[in-house]
Amino acid sequence: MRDTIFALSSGNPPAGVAIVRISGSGVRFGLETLVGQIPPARMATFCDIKDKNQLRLDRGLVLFFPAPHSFTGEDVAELHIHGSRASVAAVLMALTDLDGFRLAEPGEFTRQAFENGKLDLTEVEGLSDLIRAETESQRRQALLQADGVLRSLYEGWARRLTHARAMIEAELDFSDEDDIPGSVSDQIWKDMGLLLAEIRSHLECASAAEVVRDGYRIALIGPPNAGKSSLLNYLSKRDVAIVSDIPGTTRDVVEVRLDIAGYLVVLQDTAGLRESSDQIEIEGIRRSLIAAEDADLVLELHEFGVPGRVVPSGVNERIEIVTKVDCLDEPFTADDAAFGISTLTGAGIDKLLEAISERLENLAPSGEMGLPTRARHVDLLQDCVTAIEVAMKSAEAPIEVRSEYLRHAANSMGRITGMVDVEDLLGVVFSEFCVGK
Ligand SMILES: Nc1nc2c(ncn2[C@@H]2O[C@H](COP(=O)(O)OP(=O)(O)OP(=O)(O)O)[C@@H](O)[C@H]2O)c(=O)[nH]1
Ligand SMILES: [K+]
Ligand SMILES: [Mg+2]
Repeated sequence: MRDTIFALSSGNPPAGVAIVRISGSGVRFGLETLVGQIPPARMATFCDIKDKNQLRLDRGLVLFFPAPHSFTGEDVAELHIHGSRASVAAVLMALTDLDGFRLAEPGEFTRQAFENGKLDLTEVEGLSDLIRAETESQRRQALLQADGVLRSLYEGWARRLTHARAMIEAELDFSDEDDIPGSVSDQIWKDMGLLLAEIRSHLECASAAEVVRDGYRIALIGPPNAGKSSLLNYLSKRDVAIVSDIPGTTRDVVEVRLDIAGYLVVLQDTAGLRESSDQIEIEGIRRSLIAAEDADLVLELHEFGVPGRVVPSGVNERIEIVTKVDCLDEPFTADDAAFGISTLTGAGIDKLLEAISERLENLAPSGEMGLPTRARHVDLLQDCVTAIEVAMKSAEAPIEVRSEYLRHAANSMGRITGMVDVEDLLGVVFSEFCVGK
């Protein structure tokens, strides 16, 4: 018999309420022992919670979700207790004392749900992203995926591939008879052509989805004393990086995570670019250049009249910014550069943030579309595209061979949702979870 698992599923104590979740075939026994009854299904019931020696530990709401109508698909119970360290520890200890009960591994409840067919792998990943979501765009994207938007898209595509193979094989079986019209075959390859176009346009959105999930990288680049660290501190509203009037203050890349317009932005402050003979500064500058290359957007900062050293080619987008405009005798005008800012007075920073927000909002297609959010999805979709392309191009090949390519394509699709052969992937997918989920 499998172990019955339990864990604190709510956040770290102390808190107003803590939720201890239990899942597995021992749940009824556990409830009888700890609360002296099995509460009616899905009805919050106020109970005393006792250990197996009838010592009262706490009182709280108890919920029972009989299998299979539960998150994991097993019998599940939730104990809503007081959220103190001591209450939680006492209840967890009482559960440990029950035969066949043990603390859940990270992600183990979700793994039971996957194994019982409650969730597919993309929904599992969506749930993991939802639990970690820091910004509105991450929450929206993760919720769509947890709700099964990608699952139904990929399952629909897999069904079309399977249908095409079934038609091809039917044609094969009846190939000596005259009554199989050639148009069936035409129809199949026409649909495969449409499918290919759909998967390709879905893949085009992958980088937008990745930016939403992992953050939009902005690097602050420019000569020493341009005011890069001052801008980082201003935008993060914290004293993160050292600011001084000594050129060459920043050596390491300093990174902060910001929420701009509901998007996660990873903002990087870097060492000022200049010729140097100092080994540490040279290394810092090397890191600045790497940050510039890896960034989605580079902010090129320089004081008025000081040329901003040009960022190396290969950088996607850049915005030139004149800093310390409070020091100018004449008011800064748009003719001088697109943006003029002062971290002393705050001038121009709203306008800069607006420009960044606009770029972020243009990233992702609007609407309730599911996007491929992980390299795993992209790799398998690309395998699928290649297999369909080969099947379509091999018009001269025996029909069995073409059908085999389509089987390969359907297989790749099935690996995304976890319908086929994914034992090797499970460790990776579930390792993202915390205990209690
Ligand atoms: N008046 C004025 N001074 C500023 C402004 N921004 C930065 N400074 C000053 O300029 C000097 C350099 O600022 P930093 O933020 O350290 O410049 P940096 O680009 O990070 O310099 P390095 O790390 O050495 O490359 C400091 O003395 C800041 O106080 C501004 O908007 N107005
Ligand atoms: K400085
Ligand atoms: Mg600095």
